[in-house]
Amino acid sequence: MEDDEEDPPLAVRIDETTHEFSNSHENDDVSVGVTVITGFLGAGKSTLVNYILNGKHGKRIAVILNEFGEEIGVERAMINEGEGGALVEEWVELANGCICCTVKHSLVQALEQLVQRKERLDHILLETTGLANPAPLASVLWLDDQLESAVRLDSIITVVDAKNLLFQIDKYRHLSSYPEAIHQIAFADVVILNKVDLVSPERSGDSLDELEKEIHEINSLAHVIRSVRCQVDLSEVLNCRAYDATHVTRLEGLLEEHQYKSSQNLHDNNVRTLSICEPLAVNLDKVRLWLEEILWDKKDGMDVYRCKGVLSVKHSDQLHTLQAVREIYEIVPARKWRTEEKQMNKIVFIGEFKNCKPDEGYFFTQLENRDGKGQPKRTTKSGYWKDTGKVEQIIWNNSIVGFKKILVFYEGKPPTGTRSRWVMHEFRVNPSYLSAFALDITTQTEMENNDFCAEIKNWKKIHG
Ligand SMILES: Nc1nc2c(ncn2[C@@H]2O[C@H](COP(=O)(O)OP(=O)(O)OP(=O)(O)O)[C@@H](O)[C@H]2O)c(=O)[nH]1
Repeated sequence: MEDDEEDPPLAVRIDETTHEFSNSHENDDVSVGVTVITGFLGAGKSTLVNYILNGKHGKRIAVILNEFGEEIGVERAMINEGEGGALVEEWVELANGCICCTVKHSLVQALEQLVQRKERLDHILLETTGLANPAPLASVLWLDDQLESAVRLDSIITVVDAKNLLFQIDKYRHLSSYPEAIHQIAFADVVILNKVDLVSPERSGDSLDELEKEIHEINSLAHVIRSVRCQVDLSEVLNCRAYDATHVTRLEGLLEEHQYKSSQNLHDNNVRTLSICEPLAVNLDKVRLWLEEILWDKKDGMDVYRCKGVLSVKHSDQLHTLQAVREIYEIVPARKWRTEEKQMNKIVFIGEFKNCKPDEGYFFTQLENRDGKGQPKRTTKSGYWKDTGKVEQIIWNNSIVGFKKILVFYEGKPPTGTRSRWVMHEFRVNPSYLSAFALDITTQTEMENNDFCAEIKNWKKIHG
């Protein structure tokens, strides 16, 4: 928190009869949802907490401020007492150490105690420090046996500062390790693109679109919400059920949207999203082996942070959902496939894929030959190729396998060259798709999916 004025107010009246949003699962679920709020220093995490506490939601919400660091052993918890009640401060005792590593179990116990002490606690917000990597929290809160009945991880919300995001992202390119700002986006279920009032008004449309694109390059599954002072629709940030394998509709919606948000740029060595979208049913045991090689053994330099998917499983009429955070994964039958539905496997991975870089180049210029923005330079001795700005998607088998651009040749030096009559169609493989194939080529004997493998081979003949 920046100063005391930013602290949540000590007395908040909540009108129990006012429900601006509702969730159909609330009645049949006794566990208390935990929303982890992350974001870089000063992005607006406390502003969001304040906004939620003051919202008309009729919920009793506990806030845990996680000032974790080596020297901190206690957590400050604030509980909004509900109708007519005050906001009560409590201390949640944690052993010394960083929550990411040594005090995980203390956190679990502290949360359980909190839930048991307070009857009818509806939700918990866990605000982390700006330097925290949410991965260990996600793993511990999601599938901890002790927690199963008491609390559940609802979602990870990352607040980013629209003014500084590009600077923070640009810094990490070409590095082999990433700042926490990148991890926070990679693990987010919802990204609040905050402080949009500070982006220059003349260019705000373009710039904000560009920022959203950058966020989706890292994590195309994240739902991005633009905001000023974190004033967002509360139904988009509370009760998201992002880790609930049985909450299929939301997951399917995300995967559907993802098809149209595939990463188009392939930066060196970065955190990004890869997807697989294939129609033929898979053998569940073999998918498990394949996943374990990727998630546990980090096969071929793949380091998966987060994974979501739906599977069409052989000899089963059930749509299966897949969720993974780091090495923990879960595949469950969620519901029956509907007769009118096309059965598909859709899996999205977010993480680092170091060895999945396609061998890609352009006419007259190597991919390494980039300009300041990471785009390939298309200059030649006598002039340069300039793209006309229109990018067409190349769709094959329901997936975006590539992109087509029209380039025009200009004689002379940019930007004052003279337009010639030469035109070139530039075809690029979608790196996300290519890498997905790279993942599957390694497992083609495992997947027992002959047509799919044949397609990979055909595809390789064309592009390999
Ligand atoms: N202009 C502008 N300022 C904002 C916005 N949101 C938050 N702020 C201000 O940004 C500053 C930081 O906000 P906080 O909510 O304290 O950020 P934080 O992420 O909790 O900060 P740390 O706890 O230090 O990491 C405060 O002065 C806020 O008033 C916004 O949308 N626009």
